[in-house]
Amino acid sequence: TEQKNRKWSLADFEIGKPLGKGKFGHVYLARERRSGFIVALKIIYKAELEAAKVEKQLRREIEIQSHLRHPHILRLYGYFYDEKRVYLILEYAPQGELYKTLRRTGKFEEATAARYIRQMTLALQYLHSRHVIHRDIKPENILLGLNGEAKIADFGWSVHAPGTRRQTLCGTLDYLPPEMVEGKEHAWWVDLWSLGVLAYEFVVGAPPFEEAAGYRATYRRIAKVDLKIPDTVSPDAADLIRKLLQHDPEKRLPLEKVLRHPWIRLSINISPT
Ligand SMILES: Clc1cnc2c(Nc3ccc(N4CCOCC4)cc3)nc(-c3cccnc3)cn12
Repeated sequence: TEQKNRKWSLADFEIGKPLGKGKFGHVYLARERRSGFIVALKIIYKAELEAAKVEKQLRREIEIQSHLRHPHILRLYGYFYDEKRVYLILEYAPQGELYKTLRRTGKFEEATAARYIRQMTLALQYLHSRHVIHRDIKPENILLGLNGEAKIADFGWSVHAPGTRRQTLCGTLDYLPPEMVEGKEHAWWVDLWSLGVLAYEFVVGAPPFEEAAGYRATYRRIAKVDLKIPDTVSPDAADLIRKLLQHDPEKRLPLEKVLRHPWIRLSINISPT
């Protein structure tokens, strides 16, 4: 039942096992006492938010994600807070983090990878139709639903288009497109670039511009689009990756064309494992 406007509190929930530790807090399995509805409760310490100066980002994340309804986007049902913590009431993703599956198997079979890319493309189409840019599409931000379907989570970096980044970039550069590492104005096409990086990482097992040498070396490889696709990757997959990892944003394959690409069409026939 849509109780979206009601005032939630911790007393409404029975806290279950910890699901994992996110950037700013822990996620627990929880059951809403009245309905028995299972959710994931993300508990974030305000002190940590203030220290990292990301309160505004969290407010935006809540504002954006709470209004989104899509099978490949993790639902945010509501939130509440007490003097020390903020609590996000999120959809429970029963098969956990896609990132862990990827690291365990090394890389995905191409049909599996294509199915996930198709699901992420559908989610991005929905976001862009709502003028939302995610800006942080990577395996760590994808969770797996009941039938192993991919769901974008963590809207911490999403903005209403067009955006310019005010927060300094932290964490991996690997997924950022040239215009973002160059701090230029960017729009929805940054997600097209990240979709290409995601496709590459799914079929190869590592991101395309990763540099052991570190930050500056990665930056240079991104800016030059220094892309080497191993010949273990099928021609169809390589073709889609090349069409997304274009330095010039206008040359990146639009989402509509991604859905019609031969590599993606391949994935429609294969039923989910
Ligand atoms: Cl938000 C949100 C909604 N659902 C989840 C979830 N679900 C989930 C399901 C199942 C398993 N297990 C499946 C059997 O093997 C053991 C793990 C883990 C997490 N995990 C996280 C999370 C966050 C950070 C680190 N690690 C996991 C956040 N979530």
